Amino acid sequence: MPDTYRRILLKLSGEALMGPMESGIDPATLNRFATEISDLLKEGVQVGLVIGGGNIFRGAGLAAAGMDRVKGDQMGMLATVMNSLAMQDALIRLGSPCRLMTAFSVGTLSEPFDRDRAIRHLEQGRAVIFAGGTGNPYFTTDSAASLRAIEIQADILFKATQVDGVYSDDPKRNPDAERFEHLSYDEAIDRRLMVMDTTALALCRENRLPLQVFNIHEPGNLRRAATGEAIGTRVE
Ligand SMILES: Nc1ncnc2c1ncn2[C@@H]1O[C@H](COP(=O)(O)OP(=O)(O)OP(=O)(O)O)[C@@H](O)[C@H]1O
Ligand SMILES: O=c1ccn([C@@H]2O[C@H](COP(=O)(O)O)[C@@H](O)[C@H]2O)c(=O)[nH]1
Repeated sequence: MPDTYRRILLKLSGEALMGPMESGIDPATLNRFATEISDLLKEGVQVGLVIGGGNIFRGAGLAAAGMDRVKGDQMGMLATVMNSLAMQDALIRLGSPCRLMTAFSVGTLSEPFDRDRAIRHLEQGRAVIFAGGTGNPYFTTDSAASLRAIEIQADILFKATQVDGVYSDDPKRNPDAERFEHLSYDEAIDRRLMVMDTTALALCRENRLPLQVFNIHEPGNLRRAATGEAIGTRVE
């Protein structure tokens, strides 16, 4: 493996875990993603992970259906813990040590988030999954991913998503949308491209954290990105 990135933060879409299903976690899809992550770890790349919760609950969706927004967001944050437990299990079964750290206490299920301990785990070759988002409502796991990436001094934030990168419009709704190969943070924010929320992008911009957005459903893409291939869209 070329010595491109020493430490990465991978934000994995919760929805991507559904695979062909309507919701929840597809075991084959989970296992494929875990295998790609495990292969990177075995090659010496330090991997921090944040997993979304959109395959289970999103606070905004629950609020639209009449629920209190804060309670809905709390359910969303718990959904990220469930996805993270599934990924931790899949990684451990593949022989890759993995620690789960949460932004709030879930008793004996995880370690409380501690930046210094997280870095120590990464240096020992363990994957670290940062679950529970930021621990606060009205945020998303994109913001949590930017925040944790900055805290652990990751070289880059990878947003592994459902589409090939950042487009001029939502490619799932607009077939004429065009993909950008390169964008500045300002362009991504000003054009409201919706691939990451503004808070997350602003954090990346203020801390000069490069971001690469690519399709996780394409096998091998994680390794390609980790070896510096220009796949998807780079925002910096
Ligand atoms: N300009 C755009 N460029 C690319 N994708 C866009 C754009 N606008 C909207 N999208 C949509 O953003 C979605 C991002 O998906 P993803 O599942 O990664 O979202 P998420 O909210 O970060 O994760 P989760 O599924 O965990 O909630 C894509 O499915 C895509 O259809
Ligand atoms: O810091 C955070 C992170 C997440 N949430 C809630 O969880 C869901 C799932 O996260 P996604 O990023 O949408 O996958 C999110 O919709 C929020 O409801 C949160 O409140 N705070």
